[in-house]
Amino acid sequence: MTAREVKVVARLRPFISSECNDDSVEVFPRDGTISVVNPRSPSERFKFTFASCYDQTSTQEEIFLNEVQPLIDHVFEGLVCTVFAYGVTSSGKTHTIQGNADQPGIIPRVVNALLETKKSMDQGTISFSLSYMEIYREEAYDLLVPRETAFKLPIREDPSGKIIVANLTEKEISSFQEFEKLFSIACKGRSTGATNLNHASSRSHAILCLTVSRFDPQTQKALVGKINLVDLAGSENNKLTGNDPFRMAESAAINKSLTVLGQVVHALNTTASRIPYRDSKLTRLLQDALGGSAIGLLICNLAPDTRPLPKVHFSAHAPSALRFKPAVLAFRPLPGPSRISLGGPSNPAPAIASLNAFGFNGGGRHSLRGGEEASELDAKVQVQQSVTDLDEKISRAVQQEVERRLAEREAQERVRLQELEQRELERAAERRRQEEEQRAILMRKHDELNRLLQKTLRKAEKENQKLSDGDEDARTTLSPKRAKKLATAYLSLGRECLQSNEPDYNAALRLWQQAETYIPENKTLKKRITELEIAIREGVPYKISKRSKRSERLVESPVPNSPSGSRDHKESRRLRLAARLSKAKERGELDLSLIRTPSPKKQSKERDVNVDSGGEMVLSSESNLMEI
Ligand SMILES: Nc1ncnc2c1ncn2[C@@H]1O[C@H](COP(=O)(O)OP(=O)(O)OP(=O)(O)O)[C@@H](O)[C@H]1O
Repeated sequence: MTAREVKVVARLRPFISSECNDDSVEVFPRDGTISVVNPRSPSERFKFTFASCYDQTSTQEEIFLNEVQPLIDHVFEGLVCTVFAYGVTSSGKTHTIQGNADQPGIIPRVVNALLETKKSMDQGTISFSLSYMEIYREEAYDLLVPRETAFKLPIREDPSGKIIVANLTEKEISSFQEFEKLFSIACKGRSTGATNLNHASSRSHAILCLTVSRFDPQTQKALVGKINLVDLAGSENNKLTGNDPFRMAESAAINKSLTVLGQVVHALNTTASRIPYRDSKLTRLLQDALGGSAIGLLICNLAPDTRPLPKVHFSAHAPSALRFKPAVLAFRPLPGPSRISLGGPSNPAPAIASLNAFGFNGGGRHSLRGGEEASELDAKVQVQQSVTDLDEKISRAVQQEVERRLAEREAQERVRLQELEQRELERAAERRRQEEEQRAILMRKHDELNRLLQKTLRKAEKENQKLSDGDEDARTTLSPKRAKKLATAYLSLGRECLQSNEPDYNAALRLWQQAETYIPENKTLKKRITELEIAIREGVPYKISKRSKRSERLVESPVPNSPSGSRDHKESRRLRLAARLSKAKERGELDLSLIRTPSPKKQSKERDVNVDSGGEMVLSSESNLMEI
């Protein structure tokens, strides 16, 4: 086999129930040809030539030993080998690549062969790893992670220009049991994922990659070989796609990737100057496995009947079916070539479609055997050409329809988004309008309160003035309630002056000084006034603290030392203390010096209780601070 060539072989699967047993497809393994009835003219037949052909009696073992086993040595030499299973749905791709418990296919046989080969070589220098992914609608998904976390994997180009799937899981395997466990879970996930994601396993390409890393002690070189085993999506005729745009898009993606694969294989086998790897994700990803020193094998699976099987789309193999029997995998001598027996007429269109995809022209003119000419030319090339043309036309029409519907959907989506945006703008405008309204109401209330405050203040001032005219100490004779009201009003106005957009420190200072005349002993106010004076003098900003709840409470507390402030409370306290004092005196326990000069420690606690010169108890005003 020369490098770059992709070997193409054909395998016809046996009839299965519900198919008519006919001779519409005939296989001639000796001369490597397949003869197919022209669906439009049953008396005519097309002939195709392959590197090898396998009839309905062929076994899994035969396919493996003849076609795949020779690749194993190349993998250990550090080469990349790829086996593709191609064909319409139900043509036997999965059977060939994967197989089942009784008839294990290429995948378990390759794993077994790798492990067997390792046993015969230096143990410590070889390791195997496995990755398994699915390409669905031109997107890659990891099959070795749970389906819930199997998101689209980014496909990137590394600095050397090689296409890689980022974050693809790669697991080491050292025994067949380990592989079987991983593979079984992956297949189960693929089948569940197929149902959940509404796509069938037969509508995606599954690529299992086994990497062999080896250190060759003789050459002192590390070798990395690979074998990709690919179960391609079914190459259905577009006519079966129906009217569902999703299915049409899916079908278009499959068609595109398979057409490009066909073109790549054809270009490689005719040593064309341009190989269209970049035209699909599948061929881009497998670029290093097609061409160059890589070795490719394409198994064209053929169904003997034209009518599609009544197969449920989402029927990936059940995991239980993937318990490969070790005995079945054991190497056995290859049986001799078998004879073919087909019978009964049928429509062979799927078989022809499969063969056409790889550049076959009736009579094997473009044989994939390195340009070898077929011995026999089929007279009905024209008919086949028209089938090909028809398929191409349908494919183009489907593509156009898909594009039209996607564009339509996009346009609808754009309109929907515009409407949403418009609604959002309207909502925002309404919110702004309501906020404005609310602000206007608050401003009105604020102005109203301000007016009331000013009015109260003016009235109080007048009253105060009247009192002052008659008596210099009139202010101190104000009722505590009135004094508190006035002080609060001045404080609020002062605060307003400080908090306005253009703070007026001098006005605020004047107002606070006014307030002080009503609460002369309020230390906090004194402190604030001093701070404000410093700020004015130094020309620095003055930051006013927020009024705390406690301060509000304090503002509401009785004004200190006012003649009538909380008289009842003071009186009852005085009486209680006098009673306690006289009792203590009676008992001879009273030490008046303790009361008059409390210890420094206790001073702060007891400072609000004093005894006047007449032995009377009075409350100090110091604790009743009004906060500003
Ligand atoms: N060589 C064969 N011998 C016996 N049975 C076969 C053979 N090839 C295929 N079959 C059977 O035919 C049926 C369809 O095969 P299979 O599922 O492998 O087709 P497929 O091409 O992979 O389909 P899909 O594209 O839907 O995945 C299965 O029941 C399978 O067991």
